[in-house]
Amino acid sequence: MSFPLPNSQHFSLHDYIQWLEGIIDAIHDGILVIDANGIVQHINQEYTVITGVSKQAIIGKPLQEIRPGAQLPLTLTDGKYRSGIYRKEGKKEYVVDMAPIIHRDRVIGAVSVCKSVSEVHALTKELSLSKKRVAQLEKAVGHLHRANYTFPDIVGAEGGLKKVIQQARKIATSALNVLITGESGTGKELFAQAIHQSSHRKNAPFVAVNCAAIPLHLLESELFGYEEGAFTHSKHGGKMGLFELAHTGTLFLDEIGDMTQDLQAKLLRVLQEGRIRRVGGLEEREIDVRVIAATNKDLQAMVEKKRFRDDLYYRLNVVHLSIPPLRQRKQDLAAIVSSLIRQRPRQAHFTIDPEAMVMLHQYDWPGNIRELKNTIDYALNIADGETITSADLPETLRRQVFANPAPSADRHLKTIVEQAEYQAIVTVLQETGYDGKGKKEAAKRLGISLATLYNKLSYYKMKGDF
Ligand SMILES: Nc1ncnc2c1ncn2[C@@H]1O[C@H](COP(=O)(O)OP(=O)(O)OP(=O)(O)O)[C@@H](O)[C@H]1O
Repeated sequence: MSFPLPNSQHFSLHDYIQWLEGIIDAIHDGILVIDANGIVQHINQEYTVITGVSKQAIIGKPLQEIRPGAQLPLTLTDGKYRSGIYRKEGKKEYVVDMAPIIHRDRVIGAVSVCKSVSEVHALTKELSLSKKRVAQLEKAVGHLHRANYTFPDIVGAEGGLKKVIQQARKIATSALNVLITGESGTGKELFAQAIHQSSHRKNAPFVAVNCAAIPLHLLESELFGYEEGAFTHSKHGGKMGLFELAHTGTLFLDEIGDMTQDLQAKLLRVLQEGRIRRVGGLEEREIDVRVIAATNKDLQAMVEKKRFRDDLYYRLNVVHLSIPPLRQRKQDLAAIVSSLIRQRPRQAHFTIDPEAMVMLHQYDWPGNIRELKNTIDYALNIADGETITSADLPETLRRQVFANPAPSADRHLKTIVEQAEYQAIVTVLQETGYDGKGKKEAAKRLGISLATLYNKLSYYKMKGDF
């Protein structure tokens, strides 16, 4: 064996021994060496720390004399390795490994390597505390990053969402990336959660990030994490990014159209290579994440205008789910409204009257289901009784319904006449009120009997598709 000796020409045997002693002293375990006669030749500083025996007390003396019961001399006779031998001297407890020193097939000494048990105990305790803490944090993170919705929670499976739900169910179990497009509030995140919950990743995190809500200069470090010192005010120890957090699960990138070109390039690299590098770091980490992206922008048009990378677009757009706006699937309105009412524990038994329902049909719903949800919440809160009436609907909605009845693609004369009639009835009712007295007055003004008015209202309630 050869050692790298500094300036070996001027290196005496004494220097050489000191060099080796320096190495042995640097070891964090206690080391004791005896010669073939059982005389202690060397101990390192850690040996003194662990056993409490000083160099002066032991060097040059027979080990057996100073440490009665020591097993190291046995190693001299049988040449065997021993490990994990427990020793206790006073209050000091330690575990020892022993090995013979063999030269030309002869045992010329033995070495014992010891570790303090109290240190092992302390480390074990620390490790088990850390493990508990990690488990607690994992649970907390799991709760934060969990998908709550499944396909049965999506209302419209038998109506306007039939096709898109079927398509989503089909690809849920695959590993394919998905692009979900649709206006704001149409349920893009709901679909993403349902896909995650139907996949084999359902017990892993579902991490949602709104790319438009995070300042552009922070988005990269949020997604990929950063190393300590990556920039001023970076956290001690660095920070894990959302990709790492979503490892083995799903990352939902909402408003992907708002990502800068620079970040688009980095995202593409991650999707291609399945590895991320934290900002300011060198190490690459493997990640297994399914990406579901969503946007309410026309991403294809952005690609054509070179505002969105085409290669990234094709990577994300492996499966494309297009969620129609609520105004194009008003047949789902009644079911969504009743589902929204049922979700309110204290008001789950409330109903909605026909006029109010007709008015919901008339409205255009630019904010889609989110707006409908807010509308129903509002109405439930201000309703006097247990029935939502049109008077409980937000003023802005009512005003818009009267000002711009929703355009209809249906140009049949019967439909146009019915729409006009319906508009006339609702307009008068707005002025007279929807209670019994108001309806009586409305019938009078419209020149019809009260019974005809009631008949027409129940007809339009049943029809409910203007
Ligand atoms: N078909 C549906 N059935 C039941 N609830 C729905 C449906 N679609 C949407 N919702 C509810 O409407 C709200 C808005 O949905 P979501 O956040 O998924 O929309 P989004 O398209 O992701 O919106 P944005 O683009 O603004 O992020 C949520 O509370 C969601 O649960």
